[in-house]
Amino acid sequence: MATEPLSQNEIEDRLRELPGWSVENGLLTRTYRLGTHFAATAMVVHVARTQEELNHHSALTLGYNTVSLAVSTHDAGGALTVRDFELARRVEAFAPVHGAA
Ligand SMILES: C[C@H](O)[C@H](O)[C@H]1CNC2=NC(N)=NC(=O)C2=N1
Repeated sequence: MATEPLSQNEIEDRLRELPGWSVENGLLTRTYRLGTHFAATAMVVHVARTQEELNHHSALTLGYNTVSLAVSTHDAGGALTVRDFELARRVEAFAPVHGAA
């Protein structure tokens, strides 16, 4: 998949489609809150499998009942690319299955 850096307008356009996601310190970021620690842990496994499928990996953090992702594209020097937003879209699509908000 392309690794050209997205422009600010392209980033803003894509963020509008991803409520809850934001750019923090240059990283596409989201924290999900789940009902239990175990539900959060199960979601981490699901995210990890998706990241392997996409060959695109976030900094993935498990809290007591939260799952946080922060991602940019290393191959683009840390810029945001379509690969980051594809990961976000995939996770956003299955997050409700885990009861994530
Ligand atoms: C060699 C391997 O395909 C690359 O390093 C992949 C792995 N996962 C990755 N993850 C992220 N976030 N950015 C990358 O550029 C990237 N590249």
